[in-house]
Amino acid sequence: MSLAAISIENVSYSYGARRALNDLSLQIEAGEIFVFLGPNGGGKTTLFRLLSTLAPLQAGKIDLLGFDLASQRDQVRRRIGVVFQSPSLDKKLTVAENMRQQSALYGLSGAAAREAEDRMMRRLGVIDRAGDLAEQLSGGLRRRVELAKGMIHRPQLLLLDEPSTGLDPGARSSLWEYLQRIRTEQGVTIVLTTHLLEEAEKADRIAILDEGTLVALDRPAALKASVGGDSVTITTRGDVEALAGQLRQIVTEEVRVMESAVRFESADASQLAPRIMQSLGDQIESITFGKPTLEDVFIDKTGRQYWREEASDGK
Ligand SMILES: Nc1ncnc2c1ncn2[C@@H]1O[C@H](COP(=O)(O)OP(=O)(O)OP(=O)(O)O)[C@@H](O)[C@H]1O
Repeated sequence: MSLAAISIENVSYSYGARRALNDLSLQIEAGEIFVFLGPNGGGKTTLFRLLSTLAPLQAGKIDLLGFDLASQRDQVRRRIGVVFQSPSLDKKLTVAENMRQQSALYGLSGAAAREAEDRMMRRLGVIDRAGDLAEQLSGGLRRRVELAKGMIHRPQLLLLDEPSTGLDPGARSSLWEYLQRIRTEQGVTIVLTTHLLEEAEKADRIAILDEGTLVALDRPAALKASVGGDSVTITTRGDVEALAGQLRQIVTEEVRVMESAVRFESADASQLAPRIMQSLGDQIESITFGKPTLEDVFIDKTGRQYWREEASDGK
């Protein structure tokens, strides 16, 4: 058995004529917290459905924990925990009853069941709410109970689809604390999907998916370092294309027109600023310098803005 917790080789997936995943290959190491990041439609949910054995493989090969996903589905299912995007708690049951349902599903009963339920409720910090109805909990606490449920059979691999959806920033950061605790205390490999850039920052490694294609794969810091230099964003009340044209006369870097701004990356942005202001000051509404972010990485790899018209959550 290799060290990789997940090995994905040349995986493609289509819905009729629509290609959702395009020849994806990558490996996720045991013990990693790994994030699949991408804008809506990137292919994250499709990949999640494949990894969690909900959708059959159409092309390519996936090994999970050393088992072949296509031919050893039952072995895989016993060893993974899955937390879906849509809430999975029975709101009319207490936290403890929800846990009991889950342990029964995995064939646990008696003292062994109680021990497993208590252990996970304690680990996820919800033991003091065991007697409360699920509907009485905040969104963040419910998500933690879902995590506790997903871990009850001691999986080696935990898959989470957009776990932060609907959580406020405080609950998000506490969720991450618990994920890190589970990884450290139980050595679990954690794989999650998100469209939130600031959430992906917390991962050990990130795979960026855009329109079903892997456009980048590395540690967050390495991805940002790959952009090179500072990013400069200039907005104008006038014509953004005209501004870009004039800017290209001044800088040698590649100037990109985003929806309502002009952007480029430069190793010596601070030197360029006075020249830009001198030549184009009357057209500039704002000029922003920043260290590269994951958003810059996405723009760099795809030439497109990360947040498009439906952009909302987390921004
Ligand atoms: N059941 C389906 N039938 C047809 N096309 C689908 C179906 N599910 C997804 N798609 C298409 O496949 C592509 C990838 O979708 P997917 O849901 O995997 O992306 P995603 O990154 O999870 O996006 P989102 O965050 O919006 O769910 C999109 O173009 C989407 O429209």
